[in-house]
Amino acid sequence: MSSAPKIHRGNSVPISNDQLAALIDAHPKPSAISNYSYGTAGFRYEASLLPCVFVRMGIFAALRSASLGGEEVGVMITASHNPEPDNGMKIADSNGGMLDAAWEKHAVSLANAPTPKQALVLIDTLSKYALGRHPLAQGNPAKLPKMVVHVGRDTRSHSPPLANLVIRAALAMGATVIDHGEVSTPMLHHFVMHANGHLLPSIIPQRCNESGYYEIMALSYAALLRTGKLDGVGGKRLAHTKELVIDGACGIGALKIDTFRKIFDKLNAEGCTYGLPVLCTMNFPGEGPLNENCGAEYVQKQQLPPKLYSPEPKMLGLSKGYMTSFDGDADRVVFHFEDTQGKFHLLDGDKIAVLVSSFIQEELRCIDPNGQAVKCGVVQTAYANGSSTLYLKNVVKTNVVIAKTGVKFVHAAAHHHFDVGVYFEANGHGTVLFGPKFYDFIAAADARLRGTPRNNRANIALRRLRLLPALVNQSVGDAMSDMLLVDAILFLRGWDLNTWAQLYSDMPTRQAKVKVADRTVITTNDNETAAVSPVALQKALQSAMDAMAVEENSVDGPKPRCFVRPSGTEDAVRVYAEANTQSGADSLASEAMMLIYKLCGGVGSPPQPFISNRL
Ligand SMILES: CC(=O)N[C@H]1[C@@H](OP(=O)(O)O)O[C@H](CO)[C@@H](O)[C@@H]1O
Ligand SMILES: [Mg+2]
Repeated sequence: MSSAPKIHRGNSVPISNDQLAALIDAHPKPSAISNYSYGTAGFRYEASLLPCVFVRMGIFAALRSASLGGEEVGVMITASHNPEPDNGMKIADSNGGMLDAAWEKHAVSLANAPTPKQALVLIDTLSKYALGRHPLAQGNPAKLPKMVVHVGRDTRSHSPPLANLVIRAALAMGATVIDHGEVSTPMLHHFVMHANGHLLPSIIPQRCNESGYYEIMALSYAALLRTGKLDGVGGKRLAHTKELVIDGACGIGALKIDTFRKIFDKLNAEGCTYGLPVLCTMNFPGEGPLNENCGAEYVQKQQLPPKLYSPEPKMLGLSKGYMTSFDGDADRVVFHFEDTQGKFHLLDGDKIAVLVSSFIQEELRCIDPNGQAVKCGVVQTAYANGSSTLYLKNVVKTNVVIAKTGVKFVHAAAHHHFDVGVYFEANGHGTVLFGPKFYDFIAAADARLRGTPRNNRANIALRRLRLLPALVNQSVGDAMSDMLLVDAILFLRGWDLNTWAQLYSDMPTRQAKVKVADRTVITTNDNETAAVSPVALQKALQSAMDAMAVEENSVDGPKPRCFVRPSGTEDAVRVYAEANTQSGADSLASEAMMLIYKLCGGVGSPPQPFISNRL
């Protein structure tokens, strides 16, 4: 089911400068790279360009752990939704979240040091800064501090050799390395968060390894389903929500979700009566190319069902049922289904944010009818569909904050603004963060409701809310955890995907990418809704939006919207357009693509405009 991690003990004496220089020199900076950047989600490049970064980041991760007094940190080797030839790394800080912003700058400086000698100077400064005393290198006779680095990797063929570079470098620094082998990104973050138990809220049982991860999630999910029998509202599985088909993007998620399938099959065989679904996993690694024509990125961006590479017998005839798609490192999930007319419906991160935030607010109100005790809210990005933002504000009546694209920004905003902060990027990447006031609220409710009938609504709500921090991965968005959460909410409400889809209609959208010589010529405002440079670009985009608003006569409803920004994970400029009609969104996107091509140094032949073929 899950294998134990391999624990490697590092050098017991400080490494000499010569040894350190030799380690770095063995993997010099490739000439194709002028500057490595730590994009939206870490370093991400074509795999052959990465060994230089990986050695240096092995050293860096050890230093980061030392700087935190030996708290454990993590390195995840993955390029997520990118194509198979790319790879990358994300560094997890000791709280399980993204690397601290100040240290991100140090990581970039170290990755870009032009020579081993300059890298050594940086390492020396960092280690003095980290420890407030002697540097770690230079054969310093002082005792080495505690350093622990967790390493995980996705299923790409070049991930094992790249992981070995990180491991060797961290060991050379004297760190202990806990090698988890193939795991999803959110699992690695979860292990790190749980390894530093003193940072974990007491409501969450501490489990530092893979079997503990499954145990916490499967048990809290099952316990949440069990509460469905009590409130007389939901707790029913409609025929086609009994089986859940998972498109694993031919990546790690398929392997890992299969463990839940085994756990649920066993419970079902033992006669469990509270509605566990049958999980049917498709698109395992090796069955098709990673992320290609399948997985969350493809499904969400193309708004099309995934290609199913798995052999027919595994499909159990369920391909038209209730279905989810993960991305290549299983930190994103979207849901989709075909209706009886064969029309494809996508339930993206925005729909998940609506479902989850309304559920949590409803449960909170069963205990606190005024909804005053805990501040709830949703963090979205500029990519959130305009209809979802309106629905959240007007129907769910929750607070909405728009943050920059990327988990490091949305996570920080959720943490900063709310006691219960739901964040989801439209692409399905997100989670729910519970803050100290939420835990105080649960403790106070517990004391107040003690002795009241077990099955009154407030008690049921309390039981449900108490399970959420363990079910919902508190470190980062997690496709498996989010899938179980959404499934449980649908079950408790007695909903199918269609009921959920009908909550509001998405505005038609179009997304595209344009290749330019240097995408950094485009800069944006704080929440990326407008380009700041080149100035002519935003002016022209604004005119296009205004013209579309007139054409669509959108007086009362949401206005057409279009923005562009350089991708932080791919060498391209992203275009987003939404309007009241598909042809409006297509025409805005086409115009934006052409403007980028002309004003920002487009390469290759001019982009082809979209021809609307869908209403
Ligand atoms: C439009 C879009 O989907 N952007 C994605 C993508 O970032 P870009 O900077 O847009 O390439 O990858 C990020 C990491 O997975 C994810 O956080 C983000 O939402
Ligand atoms: Mg991902």
